Amino acid sequence: MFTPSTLAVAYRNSETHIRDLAQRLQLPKYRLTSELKFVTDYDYLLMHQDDALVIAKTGKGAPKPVSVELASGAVDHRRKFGGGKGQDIAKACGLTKRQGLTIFDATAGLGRDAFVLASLGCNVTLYERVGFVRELLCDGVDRAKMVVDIADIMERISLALDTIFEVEEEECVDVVYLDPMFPHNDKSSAAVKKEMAFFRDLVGHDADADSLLPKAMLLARYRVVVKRPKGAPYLNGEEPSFRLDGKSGRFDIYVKRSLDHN
Ligand SMILES: C[S@@+](CC[C@H](N)C(=O)[O-])C[C@H]1O[C@@H](n2cnc3c(N)ncnc32)[C@H](O)[C@@H]1O
Repeated sequence: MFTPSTLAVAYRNSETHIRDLAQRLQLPKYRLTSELKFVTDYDYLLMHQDDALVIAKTGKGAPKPVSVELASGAVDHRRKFGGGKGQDIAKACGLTKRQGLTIFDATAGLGRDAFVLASLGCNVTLYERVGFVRELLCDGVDRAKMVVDIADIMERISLALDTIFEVEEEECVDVVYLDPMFPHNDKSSAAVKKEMAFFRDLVGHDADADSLLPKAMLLARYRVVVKRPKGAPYLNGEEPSFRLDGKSGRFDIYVKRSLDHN
């Protein structure tokens, strides 16, 4: 679970918005200019770098800071060359069967999966419960909205303030997508990218992930899609209607109703 004692907010004197962020998230704060010496009391800092909100690990040999980048890097590369609706995530959500699906991404994280789905024509609402991750997401979404190239995609993305547990059954959507954190074994942890280590350190694993499935089943009109690492047990111990197995992970699909129905 999230351990705020290892995270602080760093800001320069003029960066009042970051200072406000510290207050909002109830995190300790430091002015980088005069109090740099205290920075290493914390494992991670939330700070501004090149106009982006980033999370940075402190100390020697720390990996590159992480931010939400939807208009460049790996996410952009995947949009252009990732295989479109041929990707397993698209097949799992049923994008080959129906256009313009509405989707709740109930475990949004850094928004990469949500962006793939929106770039393939879905209208996606993002839910993220950890405050600092939601702030990174909000910052990344705001910056991506300024990029003309992907303006149409960004119009299909919205960020909620709560979690799906606050959503009423009447507000259902076509598909609910779940990708909770799973405790990796040593073998698979080698594959976890260095820069994503903060997720493991700070967010931990989502021990209550099982409870997402029954709620998602109430909110989905057609299906619930669960992304799982290879070898992980079924969420909530429930066998899916079918699964799509990939190299490093799989999608479990819980069908409620055929996508051919209205
Ligand atoms: C593995 S990450 C998701 C990565 C994401 N699919 C992506 O493409 O970037 C899981 C995220 O789900 C969030 N999460 C877990 N349970 C949640 C819940 N009940 N409500 C909202 N967010 C949740 C965690 O805080 C974490 O950020």
